[in-house]
Amino acid sequence: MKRDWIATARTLSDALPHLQRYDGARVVIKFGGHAMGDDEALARFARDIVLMKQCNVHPIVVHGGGPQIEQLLKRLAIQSNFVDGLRVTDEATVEVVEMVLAGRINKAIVTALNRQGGKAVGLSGKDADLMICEKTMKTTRDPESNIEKVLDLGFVGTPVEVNPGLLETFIESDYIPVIAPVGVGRNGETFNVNGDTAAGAIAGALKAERLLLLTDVAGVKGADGEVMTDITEAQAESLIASGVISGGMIPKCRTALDAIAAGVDAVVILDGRAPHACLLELFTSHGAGTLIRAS
Ligand SMILES: Nc1ncnc2c1ncn2[C@@H]1O[C@H](COP(=O)(O)OP(=O)(O)O)[C@@H](O)[C@H]1O
Ligand SMILES: CC(=O)N[C@@H](CCC(=O)OP(=O)(O)O)C(=O)O
Repeated sequence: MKRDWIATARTLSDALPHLQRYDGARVVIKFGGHAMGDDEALARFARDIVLMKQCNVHPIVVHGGGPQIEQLLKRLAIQSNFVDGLRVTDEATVEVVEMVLAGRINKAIVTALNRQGGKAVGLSGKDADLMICEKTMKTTRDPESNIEKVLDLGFVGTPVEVNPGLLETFIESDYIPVIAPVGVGRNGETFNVNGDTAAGAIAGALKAERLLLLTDVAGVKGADGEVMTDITEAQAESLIASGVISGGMIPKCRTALDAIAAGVDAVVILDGRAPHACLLELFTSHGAGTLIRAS
């Protein structure tokens, strides 16, 4: 523990200009299910988030929990399928999703933050109508007949209105909001929202200075397999078009581009399992991961 602090202090000795730059800034942090790791990794993440708040940088945590939802669905013998990275969510599944995300995971993160001296408050998109959603519509074109079909993903939601008033209250106080990506429909339905999408929508509504998407790779890799430190919107589009960015990295980059269009200064995709990933990104000159900014 002592060694850990000495290393952090050395890093932080270079941090003053960065601390000044982010003084009072809003930083939305998406903590993915794969990035969460074990209890020790969660405690390390929590320590860094609390330190950030103590430095007057305002963290807003939006979490995922895909692997943890998967575990409980398996135990309950409920089958689950994905379309374009989104979980097809029937009535039984959405009940489990809300239980896992707004229950177990949300409270585990809140508890970890509070054990490190923070004042964390757990919310979902239902609280104070934070994230109002509509059913996500996906279409696919049959290659033979060229007819467009609508795919029914069930209770998968797209945020259409974010009401950040409650978050503003927390941001201006000592509280750290921790948000589960569960949205509410205009008729009170429960919607399952992809964690990256939820984080992007919230960051956009808050006009956050930074959106940090924590995942299980060091950043966005280019055609040569090396992590790129910096890409523009145009480069991200071209890497998606050429297939270099694929799978789960596509919705992450799309979220980044949408968030920038909504007014977020820049988005960083980085490895949430790496020690002090968030602090290194914000408070050092070399940063961490891949920074995506407007072209
Ligand atoms: N160009 C790329 N650079 C980095 N990762 C990529 C790239 N293309 C595809 N990926 C994949 O995207 C994954 C991250 O997406 P995902 O598994 O959905 O993350 P999370 O569960 O953290 O939301 C990486 O583990 C990697 O396998
Ligand atoms: C619609 C949809 O797919 N929702 C996600 C919500 C959790 C999530 O996004 O978790 P990660 O960030 O850990 O992947 C799901 O059901 O898995």
